[in-house]
Amino acid sequence: MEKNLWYKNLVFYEVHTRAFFDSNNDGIGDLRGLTQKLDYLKHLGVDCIWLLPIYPSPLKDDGYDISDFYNVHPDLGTLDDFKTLVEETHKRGMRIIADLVVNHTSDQCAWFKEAESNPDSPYRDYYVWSDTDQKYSDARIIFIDTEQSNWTWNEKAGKYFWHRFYDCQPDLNYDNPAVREEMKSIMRFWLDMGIDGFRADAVPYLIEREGTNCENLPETHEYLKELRALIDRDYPDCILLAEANQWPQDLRPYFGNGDEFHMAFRFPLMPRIYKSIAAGDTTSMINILEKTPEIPENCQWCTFLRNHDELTVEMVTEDEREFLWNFYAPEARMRLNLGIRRRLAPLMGGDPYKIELLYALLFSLPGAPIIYFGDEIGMGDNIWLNDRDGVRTPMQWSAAKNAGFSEREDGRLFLPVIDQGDYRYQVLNVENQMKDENSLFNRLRGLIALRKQNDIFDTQEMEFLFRENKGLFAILRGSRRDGLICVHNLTDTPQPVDLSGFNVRVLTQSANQSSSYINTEDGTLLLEPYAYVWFKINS
Ligand SMILES: OC[C@H]1O[C@H](O[C@H]2O[C@H](CO)[C@@H](O)[C@H](O)[C@H]2O)[C@H](O)[C@@H](O)[C@@H]1O
Ligand SMILES: [Ca+2]
Repeated sequence: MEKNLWYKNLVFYEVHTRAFFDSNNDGIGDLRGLTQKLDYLKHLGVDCIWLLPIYPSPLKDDGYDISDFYNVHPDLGTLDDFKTLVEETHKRGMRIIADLVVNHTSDQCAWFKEAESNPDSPYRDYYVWSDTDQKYSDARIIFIDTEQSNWTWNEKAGKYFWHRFYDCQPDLNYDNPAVREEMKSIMRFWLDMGIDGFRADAVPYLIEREGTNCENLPETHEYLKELRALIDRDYPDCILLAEANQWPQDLRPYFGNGDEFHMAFRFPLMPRIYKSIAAGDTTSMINILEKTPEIPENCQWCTFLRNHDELTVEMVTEDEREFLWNFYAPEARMRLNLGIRRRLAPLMGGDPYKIELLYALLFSLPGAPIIYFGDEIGMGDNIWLNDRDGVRTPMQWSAAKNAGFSEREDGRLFLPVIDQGDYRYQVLNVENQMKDENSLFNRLRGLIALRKQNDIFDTQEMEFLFRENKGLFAILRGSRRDGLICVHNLTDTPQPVDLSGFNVRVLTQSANQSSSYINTEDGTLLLEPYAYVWFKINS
C-alpha cells in the first residue's frame, strides 16, 4: 500500500481523555494517564487513536465548546504532555488524530468576548450576526431538546448571533477570509506537533445561505477542499476524517474527487445495523449499502457502532426512527434529541454474542472500523446523567476503588463510575477480561488480528450472497476464486446457508457457533442464532 494510504485498513479507537485514566488522582482523566495506557491499546490491536477535544473549554458541551484553540485544557495537562503522548504513540507504531471543531467556538472564547463588546474589533466579523432572528429559517435545529432557535440575542452586541448547536457555541463566519485563515493556522499548530490528522466536527454547517437548509452548501465544500489542499501540500502523510451526519447522496460529496476528505464516518449505515438485528431482517442495511455511491480509490469509510454522542436516528425515515426508539429506547430518559443515549452493550441487552456478532459484521465490511472506548469490554451506561454523559463514564480498568480509573481518595470523579447492576466495574473490567480468553475483549482482539492478516479488507470490493434469506448478512470479500465469505445470522433462529457452490475452510467463527460442520450431502451449514462464520475460499 502506498505510504500515504495508511488509513485504508486501520482499526481506530475513540478516546475521551477525561474518562480514560487519571495519572494525578484529581478524579479527571488526563493526557499522562492516556500515555500510560498506550500499551493496552496496542495490545488490543488499535492502529490509530482519535482524541475527543482536549482544548481549554468551559465544558458546556464536553469540550466541543472551545475557548482557546491553541492550548490544552488544564485538567488534562500541558502542551508538553500532549507532545509526549504523540511521541509515545508513534514509538508504538500507532497514529493519533485530534478533533478539529471547525464550525463554532465557545462564547467564552476571547474572540467572541471581543466580538460581542467591540463592534470595531476584527473579531466582530468572526461570527454571524443579525438584527433579526428570522434569517435562514429553513435551517433545522439540531439540539431540539434544548434549543428553540438557531439565533440567540446578545445583549452586549445588541444583535442576534447564529449557532447550530448550543446557544453557548456561536458559529464562526466562513465568509470572512480571516476566519478561513485562522482555522488553517489552528491546523498547522497541531499538525506541527506531529499528529496524523483530524476528525473534523460538524462539517456540513460551515456556511449559511438564505433559501437553503444551510447544510452541505457548495461554498462549504469549496472551503473544505482548501483545508485538504493545505494537508496535501504541507502534511501529505496526514488525514482528514469527516463527521457529516447526512444521507448517502449528501455524504458522498465530502470525498470530492479524492480531493476533500480522506475518510468519512459511515453514518447512514450505523442505525440500520441496529434495525437489522432488532428486526431479524437485513433489508434496510443492504439497501443503504447499495444506495451509497462508490467512493474514490484514495478514500475510505470509517465504520462504527457507537460513539460519544447519542445514537443518532436523524438520517432514517420516520418509520425507522419510531421502530428504533420503541425497540431500543422504551424509557423516555433513554431518548435525547433525535437519538438514543445508550451504549452498545445495554442496547444489545448485555448479550455478548450479539455484541460480538455486530463487531464481526462491522469488521467484515469495507471501511476502517472504529471502537468507542469501553465498548471493547461491553461497558454499560447511566441514562440519568446529564446530556450524553451517561455514555462517557470512567473507563473500568479493574475492581479496585474508582474502577482503577483514579486513586482519588474521596471518590469524587468528574463523573460517577458505574457501580450498580450487570455492568458494575466490580465485575465488568479490563483486568477480568484480559484474564479470560473468551471475554469480549479477547474475542475482539482475535478478530482485529485476523482482519489485519487479510489484505482483502483494504479494498471496497464486496458482493452480497444468499440474499433470499433476509435474516442473513452474507458477503463475499475479494474474488470467488480466493476471497472470503463472511456469514452473519441476525435472527434468533438457526439459519441454513448453502455453501455447495464454494470450496471453503473456516477462518473464524463466533463462540456460540457450536460447530461449523458443513453437511457433505447438500453443502449446507446451519448457522446458530446470532452466530457468524467467516470462510476462506480455497484457491
Ligand atoms: O460540536 C457540537 C456537536 O458536534 C458533533 O455533533 C454531532 O452530534 C450530534 C448529536 O450529538 C449530531 O446530531 C450532529 O449531526 C453531529 O454534528 C459532536 O460529535 C458532538 O459531541 C457535539 O456536541
Ligand atoms: Ca487527572
